[in-house]
Amino acid sequence: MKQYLDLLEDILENGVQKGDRTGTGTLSVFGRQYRHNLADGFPLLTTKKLHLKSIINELIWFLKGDTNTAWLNENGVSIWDEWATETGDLGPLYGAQWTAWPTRDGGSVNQIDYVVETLRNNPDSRRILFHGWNVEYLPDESVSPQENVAAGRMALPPCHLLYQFYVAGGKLSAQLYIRSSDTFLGLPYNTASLAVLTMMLAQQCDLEPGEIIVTTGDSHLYSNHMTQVQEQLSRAPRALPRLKILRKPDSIYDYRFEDFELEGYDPHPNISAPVAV
Ligand SMILES: Nc1nc(=O)c2c([nH]1)NC[C@@H]1CN(c3ccc(C(=O)N[C@@H](CCC(=O)O)C(=O)O)cc3)CN21
Ligand SMILES: O=c1ccn([C@H]2C[C@H](O)[C@@H](COP(=O)(O)O)O2)c(=O)[nH]1
Repeated sequence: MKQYLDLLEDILENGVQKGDRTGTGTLSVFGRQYRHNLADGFPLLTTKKLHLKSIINELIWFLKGDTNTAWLNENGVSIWDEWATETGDLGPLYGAQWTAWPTRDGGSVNQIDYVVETLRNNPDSRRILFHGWNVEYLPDESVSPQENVAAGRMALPPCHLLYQFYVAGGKLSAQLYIRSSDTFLGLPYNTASLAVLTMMLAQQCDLEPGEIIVTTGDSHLYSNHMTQVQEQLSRAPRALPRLKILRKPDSIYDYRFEDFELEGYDPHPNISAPVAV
């Protein structure tokens, strides 16, 4: 993932100091993009160890339409705990909008079903996308995530918000727009998650995985991640691992963490960093 290391360098070199909602302070650039061909391996960083279980289980949780941390916690994932209420609720974020976008008549639209059906029946369509930015449910920035949830709003507005798919020559490619990207902690997760989702959709729709393209808006490094970034840049990248899917589940909603096997992952050790809340 040289592209990722190049982005870290780019932010260090060209970033401007910006304040932010969390009060931490960032170095930030606007509008960046990198791409990765999935035939070249699974895009999991090798310059620090990543917890693939958190990444895959978070994706499965989104696809379940679940917005409570209980299932994540039962499955060893704690990355959403800081934003949840005492009962684990996060409000109608990602999973809710992906699978049950509310409609005027009190019903809902499953955007993931639409993507799967369109990939199968009309792969040339230029409308194969889903997104999470449902303005009616965005949080009020002047109150806490927990107060927003109590008011029926999302704890946090979506960061990875627009997923578009493209089929050519039997290959499925995907582009993700991330409006705000915590480049040290969040982006490695978002990149690997996009790759897993693309592989799952390709399998369900009898396509081969193609390229993933990640486009970031406010691309920032938090001021308390700088020594970690330097440590990461001092490390030599290693060969990318391969991710295998061991069976073909009945639908996009039936994947389990045990269905995936990561081969040849030999990363440098994890680098811990505080998450800005
Ligand atoms: N500031 C911030 N950055 C994010 O990336 C982020 C948010 N907030 N809020 C919502 C979600 C939660 N996400 C997170 C939260 C924590 C880690 C994190 O601390 N990762 C550690 C390992 C932690 C673990 O596996 O339990 C890492 O080293 O990658 C990653 C993504 C992504 N999102
Ligand atoms: O999937 C995710 C979720 C969140 N982030 C980061 C991006 C920002 O650092 C914060 C969100 O704060 P805002 O003030 O709402 O932009 O979380 C991410 O990188 N990836």
